[in-house]
Amino acid sequence: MQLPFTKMHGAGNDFVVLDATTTPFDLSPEQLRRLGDRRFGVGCDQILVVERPAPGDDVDFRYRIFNNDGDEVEHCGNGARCFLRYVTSRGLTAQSVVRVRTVNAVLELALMPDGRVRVDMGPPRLVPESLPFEAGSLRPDPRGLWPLQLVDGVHVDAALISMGNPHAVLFVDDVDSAPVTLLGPQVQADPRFPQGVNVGFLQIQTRARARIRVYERGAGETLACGTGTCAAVVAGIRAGLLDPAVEVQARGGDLRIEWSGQATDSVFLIGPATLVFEGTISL
Ligand SMILES: N[C@H](CCC[C@H](N)C(=O)O)C(=O)O
Repeated sequence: MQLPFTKMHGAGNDFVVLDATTTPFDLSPEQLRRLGDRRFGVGCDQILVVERPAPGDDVDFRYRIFNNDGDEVEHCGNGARCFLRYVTSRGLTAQSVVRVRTVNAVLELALMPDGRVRVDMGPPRLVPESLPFEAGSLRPDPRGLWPLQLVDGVHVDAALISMGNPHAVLFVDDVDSAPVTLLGPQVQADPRFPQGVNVGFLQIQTRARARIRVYERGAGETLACGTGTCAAVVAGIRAGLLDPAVEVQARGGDLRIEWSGQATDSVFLIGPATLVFEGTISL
């Protein structure tokens, strides 16, 4: 099969985008893993699929996300920005604001005058069951952090937040020296995350500036993670360490997160979305 695709990235988090608005999407997990393979395929962190909405569904598109391990997931914030850039640049919509349905949310995506994209990510989910996390008798400490005893006797204190997908957030003094590729898999190995977890490492510089690295579920460390950055800023605001608008430096670029601090209010993710190249792959 000859499959046309578009390669994109949002702050270095890279994607293969597939247009399934006219032909139904039917790739197997193995074909998705091939697409995502940086040696034997195109290579990306996630595959994004653009679909028309189901009949009668009051949204403009359906937005599906697959990690490069082939598993379908609930959300991808950097991908949402690229989704809007894609559908507007290819004439699939004439709107500058579109609403898209993911597996568990409706997101509103808006082109900004400066060329960035603003995503209404919906409100954070702040109860551990929403990740899911099986807390059992464990309770958070007074800071709202969960004391996790991991394999190999390693202990971490993490904020547990869902943005529709699961996140564990650790506060660190310096992201560059944080043991991301060691601790990330160790947190992910915790059986109390039955559907896995994305592991974020947040360095707070001022009340309005931070740095982040994320070891993602199903993709490993990426150069940026939109939902992970949202979850981390929510954790920082809830801890009283951040203001409602924060500029966050990820390894692949800069993101802006806005959240009032009210649990029912949406988190907003603002950042770039870049088209890199078009291609065709034989699958
Ligand atoms: N690895 C994530 C999906 C991609 C999220 C990330 N790339 C973003 O920009 O939000 C998960 O399994 O939940």
